[in-house]
Amino acid sequence: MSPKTIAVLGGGLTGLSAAFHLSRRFPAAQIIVHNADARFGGWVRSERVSVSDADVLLEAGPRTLRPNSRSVLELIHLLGLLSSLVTIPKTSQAARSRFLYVPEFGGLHRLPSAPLDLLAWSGLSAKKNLRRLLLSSVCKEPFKRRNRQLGIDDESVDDFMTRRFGSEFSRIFASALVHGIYAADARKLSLRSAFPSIWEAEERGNGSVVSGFLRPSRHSTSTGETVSYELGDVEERMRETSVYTFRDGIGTITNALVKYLRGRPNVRMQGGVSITGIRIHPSSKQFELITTGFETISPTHVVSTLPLFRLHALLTPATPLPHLTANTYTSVTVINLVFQRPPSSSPPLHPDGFGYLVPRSPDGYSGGTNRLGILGCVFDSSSTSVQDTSRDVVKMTVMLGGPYAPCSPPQFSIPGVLNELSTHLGRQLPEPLLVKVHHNKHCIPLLSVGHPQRMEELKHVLASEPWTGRMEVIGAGVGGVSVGDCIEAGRNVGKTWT
Ligand SMILES: C=Cc1c2[nH]c(c1C)Cc1[nH]c(c(CCC(=O)O)c1C)Cc1[nH]c(c(C)c1CCC(=O)O)Cc1[nH]c(c(C)c1C=C)C2
Repeated sequence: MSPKTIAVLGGGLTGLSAAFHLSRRFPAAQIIVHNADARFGGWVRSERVSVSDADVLLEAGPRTLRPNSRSVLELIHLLGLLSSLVTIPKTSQAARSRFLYVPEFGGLHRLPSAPLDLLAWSGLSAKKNLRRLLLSSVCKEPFKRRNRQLGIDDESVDDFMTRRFGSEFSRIFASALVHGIYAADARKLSLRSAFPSIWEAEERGNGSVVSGFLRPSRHSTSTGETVSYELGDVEERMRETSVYTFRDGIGTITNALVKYLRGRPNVRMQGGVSITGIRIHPSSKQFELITTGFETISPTHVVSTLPLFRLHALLTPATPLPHLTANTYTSVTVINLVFQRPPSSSPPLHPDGFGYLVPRSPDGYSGGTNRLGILGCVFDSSSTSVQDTSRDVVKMTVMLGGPYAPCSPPQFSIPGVLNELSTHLGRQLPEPLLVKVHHNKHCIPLLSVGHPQRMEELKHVLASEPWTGRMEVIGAGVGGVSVGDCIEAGRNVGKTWT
C-alpha cells in the first residue's frame, strides 16, 4: 500500500535524512517528524562562541567527514551547501600526521601515513619498539596460516586482530582505532558490523587480511544493482580531499535539512513531543502512536530512528520486536578547549596533525594508568581554523569515558584533565581561555558480536504479521554509526512502499 501518512520517530541525522528522501519520493503523503527535543539534529551540535576577540566554532559531535559517502555528497548538492564547504587536503599535516599516546612505549608516537613511511618511521629507542611491533605484525600476517574456525560468522574486533596480528598489536592499534570511531571496547565490538571490509579482505586473501587488501575487490551492491546519486560538482570538489566540514560545522547539514523540511507542504516538524507508546490495533491492524500530549495518531507507515532500547520501551507485550536490547550504548564526555596561541618564538601547544588516540592500557579499563579515561584528543586548529575569525586561538577537543568505568556524572576536574594532557604532549599547557563540557550520554551504540545476524532477524519479523513491512527500524544502532551510514539509511528507507 502506498503510504498516506508516515511518522518518522527521531529528528537526528537519520530521521532528517529519512524525512527528506521520503518527502521527495512520496509528495502526496503527509510526513510527521517527531523529536523528543525541541532542537532537531541529534548528536550533531555545532556552536559558535565568542572567545576574547574571536568567534570560534566548536563541535560536540562529529566534526569532520570523509568524502567516501556519496549519500552525504548528494545532500550537499541537493541542499546547495557547496559554497560553505571546508576541505582538508590529503597532503595536509592534519591528514598525514596522526598520533598514538602509549605511555608504556615512551609516550606520543606519530603513526606512519603510508607503507613506505612505516619503514622510515623514526623515533627514540623506546619508540622503535612500537615501530617494530607494527612492522613485524603486518609483515608476518600473510605467512600465518588461515586460522578462522569453521562455522564462525562474526567475532570481536579484538579476537580477530589477535588471531591475525597478535595480542599486543590488537591491544594497541585496534583498541585505539575503536576508541576513535566507537569509543568502545574492541573486545566487545562486532568486527563484521564495525569493519566489514577487513572481514571481506580475510576471505579474499584466503585467510590473510594483508593479502586480501593487496588484491582488488569487486565493487557492487549486495543486489548487484548500480546505485546512482545526484552529485552535481560535489564529487569533483572532493578530489584529493582527506576530510571535510563546513564553515559553520557539521550542523550546516542538519540545519539545512530542517529548513528544507519546514518549507515542504507535506512535512510537519514536531519538536518537543515524544512518542510514549506504539500499538497495533488488534482488529484494524492500524498503527496507534501515543504522544506526550495524550494525542493518538494513526500513520499508515512508521520509520523509527530511535535508539533501539528506546523503541523497545515503546512497544506493548502483544507486539514485541526481537534484539532491541542486545546492544549497550556508549557515553562520551567531550571537552572543547580554547587557548591563546603562543607567540611564534615559543613551542607550539601541540604538534601539527589530526590529534592522538590513547589505546587500552595493559590493565584494561580499570583506570590504573588512565584514571580519567581519556580516549583521545583532536587538534581542531590544525584542520579547521578557517571556521574561526582569528588565528590567535588554538582549539582542541578531549574525549573521555566510553568503556572506562562509567559514573554519572563523570568524575574529573578541568585542572586534572589539563595536567594529564600536559603529560601526553610533553609541555605544560597554559590556562585555557574557554572550556566547554558536553556529556553525550548513550551517544554511540556498541554493535556487539552477532549484530548483523540479529538485525537480519529483526528485519524478518518487521516484514511479517502484524508489521507487514509498514514499519522500518533504522539508524546508528542498526546499520552503522557514521554520518554517512545514517544519511544512507534515511535515503534507503521505504524503498518497498509503493
Ligand atoms: C563524540 C565523539 C565521537 C567519537 N567517535 C565518533 C564520535 C561522534 C564517531 C566517529 N568518529 C569517526 C568515525 C568514522 C567516520 C568514517 O567516515 O569512517 C565515526 C563514526 C572518526 C573520527 N574520530 C575522530 C575524528 C575527528 C574523526 C573524523 C574523521 C577523521 O578525521 O578521520 C576523533 C575522535 N572521536 C572519538 C574519539 C575518542 C576521538 C579521539 C581522537 C569518539
